[in-house]
Amino acid sequence: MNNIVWHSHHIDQAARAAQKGHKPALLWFTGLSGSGKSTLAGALEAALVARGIHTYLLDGDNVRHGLCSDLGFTPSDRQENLRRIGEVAKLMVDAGLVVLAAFVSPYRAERQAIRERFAEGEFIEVFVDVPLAECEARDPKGLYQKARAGEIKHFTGIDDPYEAPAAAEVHLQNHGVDINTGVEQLLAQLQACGLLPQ
Ligand SMILES: Nc1ncnc2c1ncn2[C@@H]1O[C@H](COP(=O)(O)OS(=O)(=O)O)[C@@H](OP(=O)(O)O)[C@H]1O
Ligand SMILES: Nc1ncnc2c1ncn2[C@@H]1O[C@H](COP(=O)(O)OP(=O)(O)O)[C@@H](O)[C@H]1O
Repeated sequence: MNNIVWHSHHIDQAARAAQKGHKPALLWFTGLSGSGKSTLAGALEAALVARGIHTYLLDGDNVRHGLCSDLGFTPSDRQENLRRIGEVAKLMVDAGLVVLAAFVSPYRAERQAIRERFAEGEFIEVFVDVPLAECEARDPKGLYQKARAGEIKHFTGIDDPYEAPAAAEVHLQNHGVDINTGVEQLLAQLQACGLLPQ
């Protein structure tokens, strides 16, 4: 980038985190449509807010109504979608927040690219692992049915791949269990990595 020089300001991420009284982080929920990313992220956010943590929840469906409303679901559109979200999340983490991001984010390379934008320990990948058949049975928005009928192209799990994380910080089996089980597992992980007091 020519003729553009980074300007370091006096108030930095550490100062903002000190003001908030906790570490910032990005909790990245990835999984098939219908796996429960939004439900889990929303329930965890409520639990964090109740503990005095400053949060923001970025959700796939919502972001695609505004910031990314020009993008579809081809591989290059998904790549751009996730690049933008990664940059927004980076600003929010810089602001001192615990950011929860719930996106299908099906490709390993894009998730890795976002991870690399963050300091060690700041990016926590949460794999919401639910078999495709179960997601398809839930189908709360009727999208799997449309994808099977050929009315939606590039649908993750049907005619577009989902590359499961190999080493996510948190691996949640979100089927056959109450949503609170996942929230408890996440809170325990956040305690273990020093984001929440023991
Ligand atoms: N082709 C295709 N593939 C997957 N998902 C689709 C598609 N078309 C629409 N939808 C709906 O859009 C939501 C996924 O958007 P994301 O921004 O999370 O996708 S991605 O990370 O860029 O892959 C996803 O939301 P969730 O069900 O909440 O995951 C779907 O409701
Ligand atoms: N542990 C669970 N067991 C059964 N159903 C669940 C569970 N978690 C979420 N759901 C349901 O699955 C559906 C999809 O959840 P949602 O959070 O919208 O998923 P995603 O954001 O991954 O698309 C919703 O109807 C939700 O109530």
